[in-house]
Amino acid sequence: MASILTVQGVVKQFGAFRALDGVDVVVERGKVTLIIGPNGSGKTTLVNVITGVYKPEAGKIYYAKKEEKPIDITGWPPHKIFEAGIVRTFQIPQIFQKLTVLENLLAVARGQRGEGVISALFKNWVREEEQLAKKAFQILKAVRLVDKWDMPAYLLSAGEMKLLELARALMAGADLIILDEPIAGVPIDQAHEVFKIVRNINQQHGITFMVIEHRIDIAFKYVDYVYAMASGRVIAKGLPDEVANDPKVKEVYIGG
Ligand SMILES: Nc1ncnc2c1ncn2[C@@H]1O[C@H](COP(=O)(O)OP(=O)(O)OP(=O)(O)O)[C@@H](O)[C@H]1O
Repeated sequence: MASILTVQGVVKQFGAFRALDGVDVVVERGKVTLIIGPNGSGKTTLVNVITGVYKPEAGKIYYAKKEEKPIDITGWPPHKIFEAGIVRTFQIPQIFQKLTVLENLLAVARGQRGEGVISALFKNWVREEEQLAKKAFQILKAVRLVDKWDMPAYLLSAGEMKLLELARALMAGADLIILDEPIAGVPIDQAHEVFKIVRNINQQHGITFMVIEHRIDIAFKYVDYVYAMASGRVIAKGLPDEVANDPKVKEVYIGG
């Protein structure tokens, strides 16, 4: 199986403090890869380095779009990484609260095609708009939000807001979606629902996922591979069962 993302020896410092201290992670195409680790272990910093928010002091990041050869994206600016197909979601959903669910999706698509006053004058604008709406409805079906298409986003539940963020990533044409704590603050039933939807989208649409999550009791049931981090390093990797039983992982989670 080919990798879609390869993080090699990445170091990220904040002053003298090493938040990432030589991190190696491989995300396989078509899989769901989970990154776990206690607070402050460097998970979000890793996402920020991958998505271009921070430049690493050392190491490389390679990304292989679709079936293309891997390219070095180290230090690329965030918009270029987004355009290349790596799209992230946030711990606190970054959605437009006052817009409806559908408008939230259309806003992503419009932003992408660089709409301006001029483009609105073209004849094919209406047709294009219809196609975008069709695509948006298909995505809303996939994330099970289609019944709420005209609801303002602020009325959604915590789990639904996470799903709307996921829908926006799909609307943006993501190839690799990075979910930062997709079930933080989500009640248990909905949390399972979020992961089931992620799994469906992964299997039916071939989207690759890298997921950061603390609630490992739930997340482990739905992922293919796990990396465990502590103090800016990868301390274990493997299948969910292997990582769950790794003594180093037990040590950092429950003190042995
Ligand atoms: N911009 C920054 N400036 C200084 N230190 C930072 C910065 N961002 C993160 N850190 C530090 O780097 C370390 C790793 O933080 P990070 O947010 O990546 O951890 P995390 O594993 O995502 O934690 P959590 O699970 O709580 O989100 C922490 O000690 C944090 O305080």
